[in-house]
Amino acid sequence: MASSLLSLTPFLFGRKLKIAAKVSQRCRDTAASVGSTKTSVSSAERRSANYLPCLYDDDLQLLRSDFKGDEYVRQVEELKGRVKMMLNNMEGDHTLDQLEMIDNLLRLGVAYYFEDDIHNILGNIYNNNQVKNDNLYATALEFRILREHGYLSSPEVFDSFRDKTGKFRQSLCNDIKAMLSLYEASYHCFPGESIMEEAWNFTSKHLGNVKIDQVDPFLGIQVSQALELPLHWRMPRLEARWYIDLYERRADFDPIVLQLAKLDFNVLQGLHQEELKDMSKWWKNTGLGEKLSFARNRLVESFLWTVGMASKPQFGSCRKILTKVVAFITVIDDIYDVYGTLDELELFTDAVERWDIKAMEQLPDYMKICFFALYNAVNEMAYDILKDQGHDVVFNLKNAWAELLRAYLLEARWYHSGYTPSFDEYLKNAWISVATPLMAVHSSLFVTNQINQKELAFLESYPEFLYWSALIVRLQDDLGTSSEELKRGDVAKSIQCYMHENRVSEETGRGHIKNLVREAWKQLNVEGAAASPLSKDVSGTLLNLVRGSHCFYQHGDGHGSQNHLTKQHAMSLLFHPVPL
Ligand SMILES: CC(C)=CCC/C(C)=C/COP(=O)(O)OP(=O)(O)O
Ligand SMILES: [Mg+2]
Repeated sequence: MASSLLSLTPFLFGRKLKIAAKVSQRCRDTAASVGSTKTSVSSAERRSANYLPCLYDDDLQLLRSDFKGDEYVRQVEELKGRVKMMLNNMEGDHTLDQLEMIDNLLRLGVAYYFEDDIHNILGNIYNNNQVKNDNLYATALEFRILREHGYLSSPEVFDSFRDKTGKFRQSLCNDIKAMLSLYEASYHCFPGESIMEEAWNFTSKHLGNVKIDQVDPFLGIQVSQALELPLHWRMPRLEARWYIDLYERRADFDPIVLQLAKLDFNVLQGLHQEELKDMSKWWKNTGLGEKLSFARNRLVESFLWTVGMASKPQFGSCRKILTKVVAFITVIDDIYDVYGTLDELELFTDAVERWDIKAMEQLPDYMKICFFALYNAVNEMAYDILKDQGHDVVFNLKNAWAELLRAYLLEARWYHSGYTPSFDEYLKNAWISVATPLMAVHSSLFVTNQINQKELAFLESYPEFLYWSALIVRLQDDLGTSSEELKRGDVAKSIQCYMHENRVSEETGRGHIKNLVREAWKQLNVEGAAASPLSKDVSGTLLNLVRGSHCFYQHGDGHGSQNHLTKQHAMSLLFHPVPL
């Protein structure tokens, strides 16, 4: 594993090309042709993915949150004050109580109000090493929360729970609460930490055998959820909505904390709804949904990604910018993957590289409208930064788009020549074609209203943190979407490239990709803990994008196909308030 992982680093690619013998069977379909094209391709020659239309169009402008106005802001402020007092004034030997409270605040989505208090408390715990080391549950909870906040707690804290051979003691298996705590902690592993790897093997095996209906329901639900997706990989906003319901069912829930979590969720949802309505108007005005009817029309899903990435109130303009970016990515990806001819794709890539409105003349009509919309949107973003901050970022934005389109174009060339790349060759391109670097540049520019030139230059140098984030998004996307893509004859993705190169079954291929995701997370954990020019806001946004990819692609293509799970998530995060 170590050597195959090493070969995945961005700097060590470059295996020789292998040309696949056969052009794969392509599904050709009659798609509605959009306007005339200079290359006069008949509609019968174009492909279609037969995407379903948008699910939400009619409802959006009707959204009205009941949780608006000063009265709710006042109530949230009052509750915040009371929770802050509780957090800071715990009596007696209170380390575990404080850790549990911090855990609850994090999971309920309201920890952002108490960041300074939490850091003070954790700093104190880290320096004084206060948890008693005969309690595995508490030790693992402390380890996890410290690592989540950048404190380098050592796996040696688990030594006293292991026998002479280094194995975790079998007697621990009966303590499900402790096992769950250790399991969640094990996802904060750095590469080479064999104790944490052992912890993961030990707890996943034993938690997998737990008869969920025979344990305390509060614990049983958490075990099932954790085995499906560990806490560290879950999208925080989704976790907050889920945990509010669960927390309320606890015998010892705190009514003030619960009230704050519910009210804050609903107030923030009201804000998100206004942004969504604005974005929906913007999208309708571009006309792209209608004009490019072959492409995915996924404005709500695009917005949902951004709520997953940055849900806090102060990130509203960043959410709007990123929504535009994801909506464009979705349409342009379909032009490259499905609808466009290779000649047209070369022209579109060239037009974006030149960033010249004259370059539009060479494009077929359906591309003209897309290019013009992109050109205007990107220039408007750059204009706002020039106006407000005096920095010219047109080149940075255009360059990030051109990089993405060059990666799309290479995939299209492979597709049109029937070429299956080697696994490494595929990944070398695919971590860029999954658009995470593009999203990262936009996050850096728009997460605050003050450009951080050092951070931007760092991201543009494609650091490891960005690479590992993008790699996971790519692998999750492939795990979720490639079955559908394969059916319609799209270009080979990571699973197929691996199967092709190693002559293995799809099951083995998928298993390999899932292992890589775990290994890449270890790298991401260590990169996240290292000193870096990335601000916490930007690295947090990127980590949440990775978490979003787990959520969107866990059970198939949650972005493209009208997956009922994504609809459920959209309903619970964007449309339905939490009952008070
Ligand atoms: C980075 C973010 C937020 C991406 C949003 C999701 C998206 C537009 C994926 C591209 O679709 P795809 O599954 O068809 O991608 P590809 O064709 O590259 O596999
Ligand atoms: Mg695609």
